[in-house]
Amino acid sequence: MTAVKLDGVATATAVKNELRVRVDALKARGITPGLGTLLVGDDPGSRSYVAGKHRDCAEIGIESFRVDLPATASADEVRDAIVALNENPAVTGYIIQLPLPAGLDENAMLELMDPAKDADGLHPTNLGRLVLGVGSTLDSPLPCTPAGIVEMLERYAVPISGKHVVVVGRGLTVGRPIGLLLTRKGLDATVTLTHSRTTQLETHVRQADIVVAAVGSAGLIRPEWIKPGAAVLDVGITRVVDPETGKGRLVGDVDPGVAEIAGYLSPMPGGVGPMTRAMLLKNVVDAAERL
Ligand SMILES: Nc1nc2c(c(=O)[nH]1)N[C@@H](CN(C=O)c1ccc(C(=O)N[C@@H](CCC(=O)O)C(=O)O)cc1)CN2
Repeated sequence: MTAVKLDGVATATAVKNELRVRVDALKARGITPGLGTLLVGDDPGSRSYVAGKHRDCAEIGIESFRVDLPATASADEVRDAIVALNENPAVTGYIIQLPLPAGLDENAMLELMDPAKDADGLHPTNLGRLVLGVGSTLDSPLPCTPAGIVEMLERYAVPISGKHVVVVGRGLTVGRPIGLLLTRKGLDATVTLTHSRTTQLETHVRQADIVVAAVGSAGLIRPEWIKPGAAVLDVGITRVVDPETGKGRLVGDVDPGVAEIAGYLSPMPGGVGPMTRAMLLKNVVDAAERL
């Protein structure tokens, strides 16, 4: 691999070490940050991400509270769980693990959250602040994956200002918010947002100084599409089953050959995923510091 590896595990560890100090200072003031998670259904990926979030909290001294509902939960039952999290004083911030099972309206559920307790930055008020450019990690939370991407690029001193970022994927947690973040004053990137109906995707990606691939289409981003020296961040996750062994494994959106062309590569696994988890902890600590 010629590209410099953007190591999400090591960077997340550094972030967590810094947060542990802030958690201790909060506790000395009598404030214990507490993260709540609401998981509906039994999607194995979501279960594993939620379990990881509780492990991360324990690692740095944040309390955590788990609410699990069956996939058959009605909209009223989910609504009641959200109201209870809003009202629980020990829960200083919480998340609704996405996606919700089909039939539940994600946007309606996100809107029921107390925006001051939204640890994911996905409540319409907090997304609105991101649009207005007034939201920051100090006054309102940022969505965790975009924040993690920026944090990692900055810590590796990858230039962002004036650079052309091509985002592939328009989902709520990554593709839509990341352009708003990267085009802010101070970061000053130029962002092209592409998606599954974009024609000539390759032509866009070829122009990118930074590529953020967040589609969930295994190996979509080909080595020959990459401008030599570009930074490539693989956010997509697809589970594939090896036909010979029958074993499942996770693959990203970026073909492994990209490592020979790119200047920087954030791999999947081990790149943006661990940073997403670290930024959730940061949002929880930021919110507790605002209490
Ligand atoms: N409410 C939210 N829901 C979802 C979010 C989110 O930010 N908020 N993002 C994703 C899932 N997610 C966190 O919730 C998440 C995904 C992947 C990883 C991760 O560490 N991935 C590993 C690889 C996967 C594995 O080993 O199992 C990696 O990249 O190294 C963390 C968090 C959608 N839902």
